[in-house]
Amino acid sequence: MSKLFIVMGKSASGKDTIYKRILECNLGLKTVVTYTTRPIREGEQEGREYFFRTKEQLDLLEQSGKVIESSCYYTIDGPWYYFTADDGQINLATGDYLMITTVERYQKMRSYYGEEHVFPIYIEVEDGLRLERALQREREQKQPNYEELCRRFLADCKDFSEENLKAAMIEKRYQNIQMDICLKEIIDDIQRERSML
Ligand SMILES: Nc1ncnc2c1ncn2[C@@H]1O[C@H](COP(=O)(O)OP(=O)(O)OP(=O)(O)O)[C@@H](O)[C@H]1O
Repeated sequence: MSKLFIVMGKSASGKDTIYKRILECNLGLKTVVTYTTRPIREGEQEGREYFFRTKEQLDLLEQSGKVIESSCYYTIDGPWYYFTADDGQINLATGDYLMITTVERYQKMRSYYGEEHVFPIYIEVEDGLRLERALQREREQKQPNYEELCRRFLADCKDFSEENLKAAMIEKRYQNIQMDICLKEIIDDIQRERSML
């Protein structure tokens, strides 16, 4: 049975790093590029991290019924939309996929594709350590945006509340203290899930 493996976690929990490391394991998982209206960041590339679109382009896609799910974040720099489009990238008849998304969007994907096809990979890091990692990463940016870092850190408490995780039926947490240990646990679970009929 084909599956969508969905990586989730608070800001700076290590989602992106873990996602890349899973792909490096060459398990044959396909990737899905989602969309955003936020401005492109240093080092990002159109169609690699995201497809970067304007709000007007999102509206047009929505009008033509091409948006599977979307979410809006009210950032310091204005509203940023993140969405998945029905653009032919996901075909559960042809394989398994790896994606990164939020709990809210995970729930929408689960409703859209069916819970038996969607497997959560929820990454957790103790808040103090996570803030340290977030700050370190922000310092390395050309134009650090500490205000946005703080906004996201606080917003995470709400978005990833125990109540929301429970509602999304996310039970297992992968602790990202040491990357290699965390990664092994995830890979083992992906392989076990894929071996199930
Ligand atoms: N196990 C780890 N040990 C040390 N540093 C780590 C570990 N995992 C991730 N990091 C570092 O923490 C920072 C945040 O990781 P990453 O960018 O992957 O997080 P993210 O969850 O994708 O963040 P965001 O959602 O904010 O983009 C990065 O600088 C990364 O190198």
